[in-house]
Amino acid sequence: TTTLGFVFKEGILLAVDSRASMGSFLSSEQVRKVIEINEYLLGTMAGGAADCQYWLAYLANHCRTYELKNGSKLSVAAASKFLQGILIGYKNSGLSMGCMIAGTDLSGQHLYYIDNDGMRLKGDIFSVGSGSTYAYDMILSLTEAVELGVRAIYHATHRDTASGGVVRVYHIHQNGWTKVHDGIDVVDLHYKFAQQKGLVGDGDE
Ligand SMILES: C#CCCCC(=O)N[C@@H](Cc1ccccc1)C(=O)N[C@@H](CC(C)C)B(O)O
Repeated sequence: TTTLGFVFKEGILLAVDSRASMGSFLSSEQVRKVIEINEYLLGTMAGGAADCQYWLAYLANHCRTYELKNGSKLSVAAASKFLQGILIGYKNSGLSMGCMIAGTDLSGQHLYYIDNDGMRLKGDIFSVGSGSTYAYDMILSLTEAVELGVRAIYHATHRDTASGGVVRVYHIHQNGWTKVHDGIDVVDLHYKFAQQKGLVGDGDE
């Protein structure tokens, strides 16, 4: 299984595969690994098919019951906390589950990771399942990652009066770390990006 979830400008994206396997036997290519808990909550499945299916259905039931009793919806945090509580209760009993709970509530969009160890993390990007390392590879190449880092810091320095000067970039990898940029002047970046955006004129934009 490969499941991926990440926060981006317009909200949260979930992407998953559909294979179920048992050793080398492929038991299904049609699995729905994104569970539609309700119209504002989604869950992803990795690990034991039955474990994930059963407990995410149980979570969906809990969410609906809560809504009917209280006339309001569970937050993403609360729904993921409920699932974590179940998995902690069954810790070391053999459940195999690596799930994401993602959705929107009164405080916005949120993404959580929960697993059978009882771990629960809030985050901006998770990839879960046997194929997750390959998914992470695809997220950004080094060049794209550096470019994103530089642009993000430049953007902040352009808006935040307390940020400025030069951009320094480091890449952490298997052999330690490498200094990618020791100081790109944000003013130079401004004109570079302005030119790329086709903003002509005296550059005072
Ligand atoms: C259909 C069917 C049989 C499914 C058996 C079954 O749970 N396979 C598991 C792998 C596994 C896990 C724990 C024990 C044994 C076998 C599987 O395919 N998991 C995928 C996700 C689920 C939701 C489909 B993925 O994580 O690879």
